[in-house]
Amino acid sequence: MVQVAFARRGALAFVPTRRILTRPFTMSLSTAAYAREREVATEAVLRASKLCTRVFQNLVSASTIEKKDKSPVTIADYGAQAVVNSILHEAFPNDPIVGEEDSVELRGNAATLDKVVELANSVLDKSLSSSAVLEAIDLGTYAGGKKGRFWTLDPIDGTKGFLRGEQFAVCLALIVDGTVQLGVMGCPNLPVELSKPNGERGCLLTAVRGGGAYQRSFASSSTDKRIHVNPATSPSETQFCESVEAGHSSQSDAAAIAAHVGITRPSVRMDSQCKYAVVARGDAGAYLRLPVSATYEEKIWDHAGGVLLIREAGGSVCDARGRELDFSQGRTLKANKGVVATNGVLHEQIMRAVESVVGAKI
Ligand SMILES: Nc1ncnc2c1ncn2[C@@H]1O[C@H](COP(=O)(O)O)[C@@H](OP(=O)(O)O)[C@H]1O
Ligand SMILES: [Mg+2]
Ligand SMILES: [Mg+2]
Ligand SMILES: [Mg+2]
Repeated sequence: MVQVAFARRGALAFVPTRRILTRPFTMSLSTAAYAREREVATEAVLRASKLCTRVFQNLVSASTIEKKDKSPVTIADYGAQAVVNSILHEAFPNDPIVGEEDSVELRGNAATLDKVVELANSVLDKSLSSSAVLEAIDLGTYAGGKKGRFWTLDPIDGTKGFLRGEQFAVCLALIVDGTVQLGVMGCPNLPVELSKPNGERGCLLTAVRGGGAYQRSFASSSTDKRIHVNPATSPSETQFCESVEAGHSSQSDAAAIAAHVGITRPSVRMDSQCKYAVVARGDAGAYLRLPVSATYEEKIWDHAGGVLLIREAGGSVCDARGRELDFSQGRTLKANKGVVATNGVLHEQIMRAVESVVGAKI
């Protein structure tokens, strides 16, 4: 910190006033503030991403079991949660974790548990016992809330996309006193450039509050590149992205909103928080998540990292009523309905259309 502050003071003496407010100064300060967290989270997300890819290649058809809420959960969801929680717990033993999965169903299924243990150990530098894996998974039962610091983890966001061999993401974020400070997302199937679907795949996206948003490819020699939202000033220059699953977001309302603002290109349909990534790096102008059910509460692990990515890439995010997303309400975003994430420039225009299409029903 001393070095950063000194470098900043030194730089200030030589730059014209207009440049004092440019981003690199804030970037180095904030990045330094969460440097260790970022390093550990990156390591955890990359190891969990490797585990997921391994599962898909070898085991996916044989190993899906059904949770009580009927959503598919695979050995990869459990394995990834065990790996990330175990790495986080070793580095930050006092930090609680809000994770999507728990071990309840796994405890009654010895054959599946054996596979999860073997998988977790295949990407860790240590060998966890079955009970240590169950304990690691259950480190994710924290309730969240307004005060203090905690992590939130979605070991596989977009499990349905994962099972289809499409997009999914390992999503980890750090929340301090209700504010998202760090987001790290591993997207093993996401093309590094969306315009080159047959090119290199596997992206790591990182954002630190006040420090910008970055992407690098999974290739070990890759370095972080700063990403920015699309500069489009007219909706017709861009397109929306939305969930593949019509049960997770209203595709008919999104089509009506697109027509309202004059978007003619079809929406990009993609599973998981990869949607936040493609808006943050400028591939789409906005991500719409429009409530289908009156009672569904969005989960904090489905949004925390993605929201920070959008803001740090220069975009704007709110819920479908125009409210700030509130990550201090516990495990869900119970004070919010839906999500609208845009490139910022188009935010007001898109929100006016959202209000006119869904305002009366949410
Ligand atoms: N009725 C509903 N409305 C909105 N989101 C829902 C939903 N039912 C499940 N989800 C969430 O949608 C997430 C996937 O989002 P998307 O459709 O954008 O890929 C799921 O995450 P998991 O796949 O981690 O369970 C799950 O938390
Ligand atoms: Mg799930
Ligand atoms: Mg999810
Ligand atoms: Mg999940």
